[in-house]
Amino acid sequence: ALRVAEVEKGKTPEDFQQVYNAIAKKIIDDDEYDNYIGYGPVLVRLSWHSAGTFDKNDNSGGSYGGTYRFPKETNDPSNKGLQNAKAFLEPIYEQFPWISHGDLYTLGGVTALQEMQGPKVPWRPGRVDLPESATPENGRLPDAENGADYVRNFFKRFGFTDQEVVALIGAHALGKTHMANSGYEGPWGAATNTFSNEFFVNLLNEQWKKEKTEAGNSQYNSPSGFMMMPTDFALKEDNTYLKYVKKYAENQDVFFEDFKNAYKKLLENGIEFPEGTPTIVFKTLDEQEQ
Ligand code: HEM
Ligand SMILES: O=C1CCNc2c1cnc1ccccc21
Repeated sequence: ALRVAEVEKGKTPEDFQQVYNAIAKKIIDDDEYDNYIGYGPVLVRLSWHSAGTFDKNDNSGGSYGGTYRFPKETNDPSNKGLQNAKAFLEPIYEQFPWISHGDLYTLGGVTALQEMQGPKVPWRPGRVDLPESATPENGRLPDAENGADYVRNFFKRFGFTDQEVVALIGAHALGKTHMANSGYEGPWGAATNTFSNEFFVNLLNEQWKKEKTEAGNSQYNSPSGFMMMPTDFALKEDNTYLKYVKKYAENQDVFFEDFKNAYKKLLENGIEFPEGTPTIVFKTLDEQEQ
């Protein structure tokens, strides 16, 4: 079904900047989360998972209807750990009850990314809450125990190119894996709450050893404490993906530009934004007086 954006009644870009600021300030206040990594990475992951159910073949799923708020989707095993991001956003929703859940989940990711020194991602409002009946079935999100062919095929459902896929997975510069959530663990050490091209630099420069986790998954570990999941590692095993991995490891500006475009496409996939829908480039807290 077609998803047409309808901006929340009477709301202006300034209203959405106020939501951005509330989320950004809460990220600063709740800095102890996940051993002081903070909520930034898990908010980015929530925005991706809210959009990652999209299927271009029937235009189902995706960020528009905000169906992550319903138990069936919240409890999808692929979404384990995202309850923390959901709980983080609940008081924001109470403060701004006029916002749709689809707009809230995507805005949470854009705010987190920009406050972690990532690129400015132009964002458009107007996602409209759909009823529980519109919640997609579980199992639409990717499984990390796979190689390059799986990754390429998986992202066909979104209409993404190889370049867009590599750029998007570069979000794994942020945060970490947690054994209780996904059966992977690490990386250890340095808090990864600043957006950069380090995922690609690590992938190319570290020495990797394939090991089994206690959950029976495979992961690649490096002596300096980094890790890669099989779908991460696949990006250097596939010649086409490897071309982009090298490009992004060599030039962070090019990575930021490509990530911004691919992330915007992910968050807006399947939505028709009518003429006159505002495109908002949010100011970071640093860029505002406060
Ligand atoms: C092949 C595609 C992908 C797979 C299989 C995958 C899988 C995973 C898994 C298993 C985790 C660990 C979750 C946990 O244990 O807490 C994770 C974390 C994460 N993913 Fe992905 N992911 C993929 C693509 C993406 C994309 C496209 C984005 C965003 C644009 C993204 C953003 C993140 C972030 C920010 C984290 C860290 C979360 C945290 O620190 O709590 N991932 N991913
Ligand atoms: O190399 C890194 C940097 C820190 N975070 C991650 C890396 C590699 N793979 C990941 C996979 C999921 C979440 C975080 C990471």
